[in-house]
Amino acid sequence: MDFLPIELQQYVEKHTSGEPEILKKLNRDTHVNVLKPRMLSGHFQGRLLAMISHMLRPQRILEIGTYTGYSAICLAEGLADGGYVHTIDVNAELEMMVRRYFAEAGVADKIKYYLGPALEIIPTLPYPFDLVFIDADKINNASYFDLVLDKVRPGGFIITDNVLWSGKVVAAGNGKIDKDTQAVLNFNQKVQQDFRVENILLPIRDGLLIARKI
Ligand SMILES: C[S@@+](CC[C@H](N)C(=O)[O-])C[C@H]1O[C@@H](n2cnc3c(N)ncnc32)[C@H](O)[C@@H]1O
Repeated sequence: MDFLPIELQQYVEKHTSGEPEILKKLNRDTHVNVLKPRMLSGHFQGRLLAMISHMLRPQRILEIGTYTGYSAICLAEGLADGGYVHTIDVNAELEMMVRRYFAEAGVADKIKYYLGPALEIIPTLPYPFDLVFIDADKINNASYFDLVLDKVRPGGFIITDNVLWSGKVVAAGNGKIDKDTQAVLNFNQKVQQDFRVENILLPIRDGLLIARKI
């Protein structure tokens, strides 16, 4: 679903820094060779994640949902010296591709990549986190949020992707609500009511919910 008219979207992208060559290659490779390429953050959202990372200069980032590694590479761009992105994915089939692209992008030594269910891996990771990017199975968004909030430093950020769920969050009243849509609705409501964070929902791509820990 496009949230902006196509001409405006094209104008926005024309006035956003270009996609680095290695990410163009990874984007193409994912679209040709990997199932569900729409899951990849892509040029515009990728530049936003890189920009946020540059603004924060984080020491420690947690990403839940590596997929082919696109957003992890973007997030690594703004790391402080000696900083790391810790990224988790349950899909071991993509491991070789992901590691190859981390190496080609020159960020292999800044990214720690874990394979397995995020709910099991997160409790084993070092913290505090300056920034967390939640972008995995939507049904677990609330569990991830609860699990990481205590591990985010005060003033740190949790960004959650796909919170507009292709517009289904507002179309949901028109019929039967599927379980993923219900999970996204519950999650958005939960964050909105959580006094431990300030939050803003950005209507970018499929929706990014940014929460700042107070
Ligand atoms: C939307 S994709 C991530 C896209 C990536 N962040 C990007 O922007 O390029 C979601 C990923 O979450 C992973 N995933 C799903 N359930 C998971 C779980 N329980 N633990 C860890 N990863 C999971 C999937 O295997 C998939 O690769």
